This record gives sequence, C-alpha cells and structure tokens, in this order.
Amino acid sequence: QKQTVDKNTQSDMKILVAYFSCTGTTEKVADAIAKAIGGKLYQITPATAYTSADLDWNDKASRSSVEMATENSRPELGGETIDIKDYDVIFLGYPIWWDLCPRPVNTFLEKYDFSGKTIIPFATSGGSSITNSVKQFKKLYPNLTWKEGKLFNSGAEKAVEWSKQIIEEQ
Ligand SMILES: Cc1cc2nc3c(=O)[nH]c(=O)nc-3n(C[C@H](O)[C@H](O)[C@H](O)COP(=O)(O)O)c2cc1C
Repeated sequence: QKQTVDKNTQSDMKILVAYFSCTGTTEKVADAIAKAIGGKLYQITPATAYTSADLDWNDKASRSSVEMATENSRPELGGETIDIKDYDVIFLGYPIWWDLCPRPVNTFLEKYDFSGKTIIPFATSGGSSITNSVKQFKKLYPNLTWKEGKLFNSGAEKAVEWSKQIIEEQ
C-alpha cells in the first residue's frame, strides 16, 4: 500500500523571505532567515530609493515623514517582480517607521495576491515593538493569514532559531 505524503514537510514548503530595508539592519536579519530555512530572499525595492534626507524623521517635510503622515500613501515599487503563487509561506521583514511599516510594504501587499498564503511579519526598530504594525496589517488586510510577528533588535541569531521553529510548526 502506498504511503500518503505529508504535504507540510519542510522540503515541500516554498518559502519567500521578502524584506524592505533602507540602512541594512532588516536586510541582515532577512538574509540570515532565508539562509537558515532555505527561503528565497526578495528585496522590496522602491522605484525611487530613499536618501538619508528622505529618512530624516526630525524633518516633518521629509519624504518618509510625509508618506507616513499620509495614510493612503503607496510609493511605487521598482526592482524585479515576483511570482507569489510559487510560495506557500512568506516571511515579511521591515523597519518600524512611526510605529508602523514603511508605506512601500503596503504597496507590496496590495500589488500581489497573497490569498491562501501564510504571512509571518518580522521587524527591526530603534526600540518600538512590532505590535502596532501587525495590528494595522490585520485591519487593512483581514482576508490574509497573519502569524504573530516578531521584533529582532538583538541580531540575527535569535531570528534564525525563531524561523526554524516556525517552519517546523507549519
Ligand atoms: C523614517 C523613520 C522612522 C522611524 N520610526 C521609528 C519608530 O517609530 N520607532 C522605532 O523604534 N524606530 C524607528 N525608526 C528606526 C528604525 O526602525 C531602525 O533604525 C531600523 O532598524 C532600520 O532598519 P533598516 O536598516 O533595515 O532600514 C525609524 C527610522 C526611520 C528612518
């Protein structure tokens, strides 16, 4: 008699590690996660890169300040497009900006069809938690499947352990 194949074994699961990062902190964590669990690393790239002046949160008129003050701001993306249908699980990494995700992450979530996928947020920050950004995801995209997110300000090692554990649980 033929044995049934467990569809949820690690080898069968297609994992995408999509991240947005302007100064490399989230990128390091994303890279470590992708390597640890055999995921495809994908950078969410804005059509126009953010300059350091754009990232000045002390300047109310800076690009990031204006975008974050504008709820429906959806900066255009550049870079390669990606076939989300090829993946089952999406790790989604970003820096916390004004207690939320940067708006290009919203552009990404609205550009592709994530229905039927499991999305697992992770973030880095200067101290703020990930809680409010995940709350906003659930509010804006209630039909998507969100896993509890996690903040990694203490480096990539913890993220590696965490991601491996998540994959085992899937
Ligand atoms: C525009 C802007 C807003 C930010 N807002 C917050 C914030 O609300 N809370 C916080 O703890 N850190 C905040 N930060 C700090 C970043 O979350 C932190 O430096 C992050 O690790 C940067 O990630 P990256 O190097 O991947 O871009 C902000 C940074 C920028 C540029």
